[in-house]
Amino acid sequence: MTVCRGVRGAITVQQDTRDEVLSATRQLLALMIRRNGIDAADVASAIFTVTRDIESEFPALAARQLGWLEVPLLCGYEVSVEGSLPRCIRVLIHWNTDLPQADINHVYVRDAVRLRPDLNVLPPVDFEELERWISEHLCEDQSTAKSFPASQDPAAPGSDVKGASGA
Ligand SMILES: O=C(O)C(=O)C[C@]1(C(=O)O)C=C[C@@H](O)C=C1
Repeated sequence: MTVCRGVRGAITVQQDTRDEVLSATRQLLALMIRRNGIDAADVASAIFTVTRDIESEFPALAARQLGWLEVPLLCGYEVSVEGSLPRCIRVLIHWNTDLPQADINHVYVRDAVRLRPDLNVLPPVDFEELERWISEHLCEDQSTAKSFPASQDPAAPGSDVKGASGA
């Protein structure tokens, strides 16, 4: 019977840069997709959180870059508990599947492995091969280029928005 299951993932970045946030989120999603055999058509929605020290980009953009153009996506802030792991991107994917909850593979990588050591059963990853898979699955659609319209892009020529966060 097909039901909606949650698939969790988390990854950290060394610095809050747009490239790092997008690249780390693409890696995290690619690992989750491949470990579980997730097809975008079966994804009901995905929720991302970032710790408050991440503000350079919406991780949802990385999902669109991988072709999740019709999946409803949402980003928000993680609860700022004192002493918790910094620069962390978390995701919860709602996936329609026949698999029982016990067979879902959650993915915690880099420093995020310490968040749920009980769920950390990821086999060794060949990151060069993973990056090749990601490049083969990159979507060239316009909606993946920017996380906000050009008219609100502070970097766009002629923009009257100064220092906007893009939110
Ligand atoms: O799984 C994680 O990412 C955690 O940090 C663990 C945990 C939890 O206590 O279960 C804590 C905070 C997150 O919002 C989600 C789950």
